[in-house]
Amino acid sequence: MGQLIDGKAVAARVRAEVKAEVERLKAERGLVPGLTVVRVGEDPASKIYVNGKKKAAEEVGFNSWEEHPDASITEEELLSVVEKLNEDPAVHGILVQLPLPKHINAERIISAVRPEKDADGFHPLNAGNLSLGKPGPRPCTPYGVMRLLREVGCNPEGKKAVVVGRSNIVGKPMALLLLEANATVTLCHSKTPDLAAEVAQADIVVAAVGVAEIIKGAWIKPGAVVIDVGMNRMPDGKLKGDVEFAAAQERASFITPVPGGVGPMTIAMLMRNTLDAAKGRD
Ligand SMILES: NC(=O)C1=CN([C@@H]2O[C@H](COP(=O)(O)OP(=O)(O)OC[C@H]3O[C@@H](n4cnc5c(N)ncnc54)[C@H](OP(=O)(O)O)[C@@H]3O)[C@@H](O)[C@H]2O)C=CC1
Ligand SMILES: Nc1nc(=O)c2c([nH]1)NC[C@@H]1CN(c3ccc(C(=O)N[C@@H](CCC(=O)O)C(=O)O)cc3)C=[N+]21
Repeated sequence: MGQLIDGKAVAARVRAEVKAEVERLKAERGLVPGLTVVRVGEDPASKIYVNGKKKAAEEVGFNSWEEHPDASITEEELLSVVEKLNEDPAVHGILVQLPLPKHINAERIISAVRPEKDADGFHPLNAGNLSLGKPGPRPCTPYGVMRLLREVGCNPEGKKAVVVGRSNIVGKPMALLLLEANATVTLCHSKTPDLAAEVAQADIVVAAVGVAEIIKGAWIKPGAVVIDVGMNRMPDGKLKGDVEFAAAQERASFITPVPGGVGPMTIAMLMRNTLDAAKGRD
């Protein structure tokens, strides 16, 4: 039976590392990293995430702010909010919470964030740097997954990794990070004809689809490492992942739970990206 990967515990360790560096930065350079989250309108899921981020930012010793405009804000007005944060020297990291209301072009807003302050790693320049293997902020969720793999002693080099889901914020950057770590990567999506056959080949499976239990336990290759990014809210209010957990655990060597797996890592890596932005990258 596969061992649980305790994302909560690893995330706490990442935050402790960030906190120690923040203290050093304060002592040596009188610098306190600052993070602003922009949350447009009311979205219950976003609120949970933003609150988690605020708590983490406080814990590591950042200055943390929230901009919370009404859902009726225009695109131009939101652009000027971003512009103001771009110009604010106390703000080292900016995160514009997605999804944005439909009348706002999210791509335009993401592109307006100064790349050096892009705490999410979503700016086209940073996405380009990732694909070129150049340094820069990495999208927090896949970045957190890489850290989890390292924590359980799973080196992707030479392994076959299957990523299910190709979004710009999770699946695609996940595939690139695994490739950078020398895995042989297959990226699956809704047009993949035989998902079961692909998953069955994988030493590392990362599920980022958004469909509860779409990845069946019986597909998992014995001994595989299974990472479940999916967060699906059930009618009873409980969260479920994209993996059929109990059956997959029977076959996996390591597996992440939902909740308590990847989610807390996303927030921890956001702290890491903001700290690195404050330190200044070269
Ligand atoms: N834990 C965390 O920190 C985070 C969790 N999430 C969760 O991860 C999940 C994915 O999020 P996100 O990437 O934003 O989602 P998107 O909806 O943007 O992307 C979903 C992807 O899954 C693919 N897909 C959909 N149906 C199938 C199918 N039947 N078979 C194979 N592939 C399929 C889509 O394919 P196609 O491209 O062809 O449409 C798409 O590439 C969600 O549950 C989300 O809540 C997201 C961010 C952070
Ligand atoms: N610009 C932007 N950046 C993001 O990184 C971003 C975003 N927008 N929009 C939404 C998604 C989703 N996301 C989550 C992160 C952590 C948890 C998390 O901490 N989850 C807990 C459970 C929380 C609960 O119980 O509901 C866990 O998995 O243990 C959830 C969701 C970040 N996202």
